[in-house]
Amino acid sequence: MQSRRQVEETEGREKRLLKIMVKWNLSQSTRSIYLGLACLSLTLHLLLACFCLSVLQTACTPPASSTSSIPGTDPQPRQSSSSPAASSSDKLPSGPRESNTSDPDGEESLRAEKDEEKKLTRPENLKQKVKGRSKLEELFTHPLYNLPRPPMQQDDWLLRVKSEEEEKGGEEEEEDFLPHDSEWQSASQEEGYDKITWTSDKETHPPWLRFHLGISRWELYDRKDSNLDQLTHYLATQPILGAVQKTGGTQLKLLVTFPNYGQALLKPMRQSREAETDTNLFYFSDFERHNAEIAAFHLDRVLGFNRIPPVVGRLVNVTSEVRELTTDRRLAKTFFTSPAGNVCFYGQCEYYCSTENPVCGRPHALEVSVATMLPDLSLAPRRSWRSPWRRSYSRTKLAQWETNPAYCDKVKETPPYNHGTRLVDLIDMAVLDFLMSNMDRHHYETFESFGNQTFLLHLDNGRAFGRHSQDEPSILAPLKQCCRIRRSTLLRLRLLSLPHLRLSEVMRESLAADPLAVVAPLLSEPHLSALDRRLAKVLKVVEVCQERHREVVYDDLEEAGQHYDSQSD
Ligand SMILES: Nc1ncnc2c1ncn2[C@@H]1O[C@H](COP(=O)(O)OP(=O)(O)OP(=O)(O)O)[C@@H](O)[C@H]1O
Ligand SMILES: [Mn+2]
Repeated sequence: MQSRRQVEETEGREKRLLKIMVKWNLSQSTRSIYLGLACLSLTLHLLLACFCLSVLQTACTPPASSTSSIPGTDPQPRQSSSSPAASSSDKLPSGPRESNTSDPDGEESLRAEKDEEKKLTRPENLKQKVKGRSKLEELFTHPLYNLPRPPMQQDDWLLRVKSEEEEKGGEEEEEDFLPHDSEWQSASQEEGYDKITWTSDKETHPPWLRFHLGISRWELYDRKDSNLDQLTHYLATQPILGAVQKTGGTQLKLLVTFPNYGQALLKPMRQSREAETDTNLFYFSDFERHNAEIAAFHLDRVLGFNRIPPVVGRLVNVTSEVRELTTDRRLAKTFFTSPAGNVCFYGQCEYYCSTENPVCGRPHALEVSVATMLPDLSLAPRRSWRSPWRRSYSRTKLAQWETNPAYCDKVKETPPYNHGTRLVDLIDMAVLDFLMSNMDRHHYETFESFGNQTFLLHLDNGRAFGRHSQDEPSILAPLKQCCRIRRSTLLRLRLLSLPHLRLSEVMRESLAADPLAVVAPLLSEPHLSALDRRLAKVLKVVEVCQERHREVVYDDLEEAGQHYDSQSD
């Protein structure tokens, strides 16, 4: 304001000066001197006016930060407040340019920003960040996640490559042998597919094949195997060459094929991550969630089970990666463009395969979960087991276990639950399901060649993580009714309940590695905190069991030659 008045005053003075000069009608010589002086004064005043105006303008420029606070005008993608990037910029001085009237070049504010940056990158702060990032690593380096396995025998591997001698020896064909090298050379090359050049050398195998060859009697994969990272990267990035509907089950899912003949199971996103399952829906009518499949894989790994085939998130183009290349006519004819201009399809299946429940791209991009396929059933047959704690899948009937508190006594006497680890395996699965609130575990599968001495596959987790505001105690029925738990499981659960590790935190960190985490966190915060709440409930159930019964803990660690303090009993 002050500067504007100055400019006005200057202009006025100039006009007055000119008027006076004309009135006086001075002689020629003195007139030219006065004229010269007037010009000089005019120039000086104009210069002064320009300077004042420029200062005034700078002082009125709004600080850059305030433009980004206008919704919809922020040129940068918004970061969640918990992300390190957002929190570090939050800490930068918020209005450095406000002091610009006394710091016209902004030097002071620049210096302040640099100081702040230095503060943020001080070794102790960096350490904190690294420490925050490494909770998962810290967990996985714990001895409970590195238990020794008994030495592997030949029949502890699901598959193996036949050696040349074995082939020459003319032994009888066994189902669990993969054909010898020569049979892996493809005679003709299908369009788009790679030429196969695999040999018995592991290095030549694609990640999906290495995964198949790594399946053992005790676990689906070795967490420490570097192939795991390669496999998830492979699933997330390989071009899709084929896409058909996968049969089996009740909801829409696709089987896709990659150039080197790897295959994966795709489940589409059908609802937002925030949507909670309608409380009036029965569990068997609930939508499947792609993020539940992804999060279940991470949870199973964090619990140290390694019984879920690796799953990764991905954005697919429903037009170029499904519609245009599918050979499945039943699928192709369900494609349409929605009134909003998005490309949608619904496929053919028992549940939600109708125009009213389409799966839609935006307009082409669709979030999906991509799960590694297990070896073909002709190579590695699986057995499907009905869970003793299966729900009735009827709106009116209750299952036996729901009405008979002594139900487990009967189960414990029935093969295969009367022998070996099958019962504690089932209880491990109940713990996993309770943590992620999965009520849909009607069956489970095992690899036939391992007989009853093997782990349980935790397939189909699409109905998990439906509700975070409620827990479902009935999922824990096997633990509550049998009062039995593996010692290694119990100790790992206790480890994950420690304040400096915390299940929710390691899960947040683990899920942040998924490619879809850049779109939105795979599990919302309420779902993450539900994990901690439910974990405390599991531990409470064990505590109550231990007050009432002896032999609650099944000591698998002693078998493995591990000796822990008796704090677990
Ligand atoms: N990663 C996998 N590799 C090979 N086969 C799989 C894999 N995941 C699932 N399957 C097989 O496909 C079948 C159907 O998959 P899934 O159970 O996920 O479908 P669904 O529609 O959710 O089934 P439901 O309606 O019974 O819950 C499973 O029973 C299983 O045998
Ligand atoms: Mn399912």
